[in-house]
Amino acid sequence: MDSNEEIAPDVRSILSAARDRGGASGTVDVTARSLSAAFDRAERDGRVPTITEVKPTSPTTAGRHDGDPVELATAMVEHGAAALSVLTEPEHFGGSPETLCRVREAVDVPVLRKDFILYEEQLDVVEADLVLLIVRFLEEAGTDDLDDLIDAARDRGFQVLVEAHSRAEVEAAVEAGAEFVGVNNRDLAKLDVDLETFESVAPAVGDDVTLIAESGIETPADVRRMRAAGADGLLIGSAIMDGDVAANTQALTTPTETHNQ
Ligand SMILES: O=C(O)c1ccccc1NCC(=O)[C@H](O)[C@H](O)COP(=O)(O)O
Repeated sequence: MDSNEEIAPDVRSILSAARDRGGASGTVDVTARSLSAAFDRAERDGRVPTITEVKPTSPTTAGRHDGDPVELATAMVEHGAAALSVLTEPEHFGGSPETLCRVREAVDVPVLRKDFILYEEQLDVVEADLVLLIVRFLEEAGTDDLDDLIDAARDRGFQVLVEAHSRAEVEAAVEAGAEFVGVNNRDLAKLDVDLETFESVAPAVGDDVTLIAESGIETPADVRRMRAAGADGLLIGSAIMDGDVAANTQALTTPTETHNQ
């Protein structure tokens, strides 16, 4: 996203809530489960390395999924998820740190804390195996710097997934030392989703970075498309949460040629 571009009102509201949310007073010390090892295990088993997201709702979701997050997460892992993403943002995504804790206790795969972290003390709200840092949001005035937050997260034992939406943002992520870079197909200025985003950005990324395609992946054909464009892994929320979570996870993590959609 062009940093001068207007951000969608929903996203402004997400940012404003993130600025108001406090942190924690202590400092967490995490023993993280390795995302690289989880992706390797999935590849060896013939599954597409996929982070599936426990996403109760969002600004672009109609209604709310009321299933028990632990049951949903367990079904995802049993049916092929290499790792999980759990929303902890309460106001716009219906998440909570407590939900993440319960899910992480119930599974043995890495769990990403999906939130909009702007300040170091917000890292200490809950333990997770990875935290998400969004380049665009950390370019906003008054937030902590991406580089400093990466260091602070790693000092606490977290792995870090840095999210970008454009070549310039990917370059910023790589320059800051990101090992895991997520390219979000969702444009936070308009909230449109376009899988071409990943296709246009991926060729600029070196092999030393684990590249994850995020958002808008709905069908086995989309999975194959993102993999063909160079995705080492995928992050999928809505298409897993809508309907039968177990069947959706199975279909999207093992997309055989017979899945022609
Ligand atoms: O999902 C939204 O509506 C949304 C709106 C505003 C900012 C961020 C948003 N989503 C964050 C995400 O990164 C997605 O939850 C994640 O990539 C999964 O996307 P999807 O598979 O399309 O549900």
